[in-house]
Amino acid sequence: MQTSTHNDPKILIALDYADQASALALVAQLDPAHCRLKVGKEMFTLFGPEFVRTLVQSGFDVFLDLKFHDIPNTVAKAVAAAAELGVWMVNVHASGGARMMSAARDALLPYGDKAPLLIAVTVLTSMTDDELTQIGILRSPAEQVLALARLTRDAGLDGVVCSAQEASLLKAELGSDFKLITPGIRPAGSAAGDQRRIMTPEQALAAGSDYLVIGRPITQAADPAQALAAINDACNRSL
Ligand SMILES: O=C(O)c1cc(=O)[nH]c(=O)n1[C@@H]1O[C@H](COP(=O)(O)O)[C@@H](O)[C@H]1O
Repeated sequence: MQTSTHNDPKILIALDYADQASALALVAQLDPAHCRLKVGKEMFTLFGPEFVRTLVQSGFDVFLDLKFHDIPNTVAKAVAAAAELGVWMVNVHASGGARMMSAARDALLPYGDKAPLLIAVTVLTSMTDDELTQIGILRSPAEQVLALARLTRDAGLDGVVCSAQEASLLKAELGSDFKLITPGIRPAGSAAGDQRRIMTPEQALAAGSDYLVIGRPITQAADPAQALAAINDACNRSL
């Protein structure tokens, strides 16, 4: 039974496919009551806004994951364009700074309660301590995530993308209303791939994640619908 996730599905499936037919074949097996869909840079670059509209018209909440990072004016316009598509969530990079994030937030004001949730990426879940050092960030990943999450909250955004490993710290520091979206989720026994700071779905929810971004453990499974159902069941048991 997938009961407690019906009204607010926790799983955001990352549709990272190189062809539309494969993505739509997966979507045809899914129910908007049990999951939401994430469209990222690969599919948006290949298939554009029309693909996003198709998913929205099929009744799915869509997280448009384009991680905007540019000058404030450009990001504000991009975020407004995402709102026009009717997406449920859109994101920017927190490292674009407070002024960029405030401009994005202000661009959504005309959409009122139809505005997508506006989220900022903190430190990518694929990054290690050494990689942060290489780009001049001498703080630990957790310290950097917390600093960027504070900046995001102060700019009036709805939440952040972070690793579930940082979720309990952020909930304690920033409060329960500030949403945590956590990729890098791996059910026990599934391959980490390029992800580094990972957790299981149950651990992530227990740590305070509001939504779990899951790609390959579902999309590459022999039976993706069954893989989703198993993850939702495990999540429901842990809620
Ligand atoms: O913003 C994201 O969604 C994101 C942020 C991050 O820090 N790490 C991360 O993996 N993602 C996305 O989450 C998805 C994870 O997919 P899998 O690793 O296949 O589960 C990919 O689409 C990534 O682009």
